[in-house]
Amino acid sequence: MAATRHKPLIWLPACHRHLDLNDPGGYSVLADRYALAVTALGLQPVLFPMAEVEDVPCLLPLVDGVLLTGSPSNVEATHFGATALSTDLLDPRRDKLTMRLVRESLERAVPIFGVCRGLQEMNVALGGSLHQSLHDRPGMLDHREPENEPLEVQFGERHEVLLEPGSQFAEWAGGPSARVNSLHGQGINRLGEGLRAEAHAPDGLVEGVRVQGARTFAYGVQWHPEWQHEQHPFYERTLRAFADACRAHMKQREEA
Ligand SMILES: N[C@@H](CCC(=O)NCCCC(=O)O)C(=O)O
Repeated sequence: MAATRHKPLIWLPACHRHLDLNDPGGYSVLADRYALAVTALGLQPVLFPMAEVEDVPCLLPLVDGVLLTGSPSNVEATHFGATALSTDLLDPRRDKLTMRLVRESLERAVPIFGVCRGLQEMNVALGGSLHQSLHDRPGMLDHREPENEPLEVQFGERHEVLLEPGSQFAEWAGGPSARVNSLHGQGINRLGEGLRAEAHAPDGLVEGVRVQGARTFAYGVQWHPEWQHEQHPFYERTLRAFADACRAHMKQREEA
């Protein structure tokens, strides 16, 4: 008898980190915050540790959605034709994997949602570029979290985003603007091909994008909707829309 799957599987690419533990080789990590949000939506998070670019065509057909999480590491500037800063914490394995994963998810109409670094990866994978240090740019807000404060403060609402009228973002927010958290130093400079900017910070930074012409859910946000999403209707509605698209994808696969 064939086994029945009850939950859509969501691929969350791991981050490679050198943790303060005894193995100098490092660790593949996923913050529980993302895995818990995915689970609360009735989806099953899956990790493919050490997955390489070449594995994407085999692994992607096994899942119903891709969630590109945030990470303290920066997208390496060489991916958008610039030089990495000497202060950059990097994750070349994840960069390499997600560049392909973004393009292939869109080609295969697998729902994709980019959060923070994930939004930046979507932008770079589609040929866009990033500002490397927003806080050093005149006229820009400091979008970084207050590092030495408790997590509640770091993830607290920090600024408004202005939402394009008629966009899904405006619908999820129930109005033309919303307040969001902010924990990043990089940010979108040149917009990637096919991306439409639908949410902006007060300093003009692109904070929410939709992939135009995508055949499924394909959005990225610079803020963190996974943080206490149950208490934040805008975050919750955004995540639920992603989950609905993943469920629709699973249904299609089962019927195929
Ligand atoms: N390093 C990049 C991306 C920032 C980012 O994703 N922050 C999230 C940190 C918390 C987490 O791990 O989820 C930048 O600074 O722009």
